[in-house]
Amino acid sequence: MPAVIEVRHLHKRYGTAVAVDDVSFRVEEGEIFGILGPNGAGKTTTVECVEGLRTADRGEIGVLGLDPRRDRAELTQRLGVQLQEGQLPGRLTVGEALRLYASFYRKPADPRALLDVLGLSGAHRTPYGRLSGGQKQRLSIALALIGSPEVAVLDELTTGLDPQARRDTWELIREVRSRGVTIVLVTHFMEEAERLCDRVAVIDRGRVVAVDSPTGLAERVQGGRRTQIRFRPSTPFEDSLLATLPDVTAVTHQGDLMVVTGNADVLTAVASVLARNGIVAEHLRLEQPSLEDAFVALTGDHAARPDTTGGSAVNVAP
Ligand SMILES: Nc1ncnc2c1ncn2[C@@H]1O[C@H](COP(=O)(O)OP(=O)(O)OP(=O)(O)O)[C@@H](O)[C@H]1O
Repeated sequence: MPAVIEVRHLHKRYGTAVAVDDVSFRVEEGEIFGILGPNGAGKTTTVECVEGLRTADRGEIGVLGLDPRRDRAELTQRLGVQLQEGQLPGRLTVGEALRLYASFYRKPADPRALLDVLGLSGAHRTPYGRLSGGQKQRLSIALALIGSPEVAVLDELTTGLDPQARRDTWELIREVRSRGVTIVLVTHFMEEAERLCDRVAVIDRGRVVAVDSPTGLAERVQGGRRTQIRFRPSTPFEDSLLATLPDVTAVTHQGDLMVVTGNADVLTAVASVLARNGIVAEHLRLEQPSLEDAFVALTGDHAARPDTTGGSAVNVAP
């Protein structure tokens, strides 16, 4: 099946500054595809070329089988793009904005239904200039979806939103995807990429350094060996009981804590041995490689790290 978006060897410079050096990726139908990278990595330039807003210096781009520059009129009907803040007049109301945008499309969605889904019904008559940050963000998503697009490109989807509004927006995007829309998400937020995206392209200094699922990226970077369990055994036992398990690569001690390192299945293996020997793992904590670890390994120290929220440790038992 042809990809919904195919980008091959994209190159774009502004004057002498290279913004996009060599970017290639494919986005498959129905996926949420993330583009993650530090400031200035070339993410926005890349998606603007995909949207047909900029002309690449070199490379090929196909979106739904169309050429974004040559077939721009047709593509506009089928690709939804999120507006950046400040692109609407302050006095235009939410309802007016949606009706105006609906008039641009052959098969617009029902504005009222869309407002309902986005929790904006109450703000129908509110002028854009008086909306809260979260409401503006939701309106920009509504405008990206009003043309019933097959693909939506969302750039900085949740920037400026509080944690609850961010979570609500993620839920909304999952819902949009479940209706068959393919989504490209440009993001700074590691957690957003980790929770929402099926696959992520990590872009650094104008190049794609990796494309994989968030878990795949984390495991690839860590060689799949860095899952760690820490616990205090209810009774002492020989390290060899666990060290000989095929899923375990190391057993060490930190004070009265036992630290067992292994592959992704290490927890199951260790838990069953402990259970068979009547040992209880107290204060059990599981740490798995995260997308943040992968990001740091892939981009090195030069990159300003995208924002992270919280660590990767998961408490699995009291
Ligand atoms: N219109 C422009 N003229 C000149 N240089 C530009 C222009 N737009 C972007 N750049 C430069 O190109 C590089 C890539 O920018 P781009 O906005 O694509 O990166 P980004 O990954 O989206 O960054 P951010 O996350 O900060 O938005 C940066 O160095 C930026 O300063």
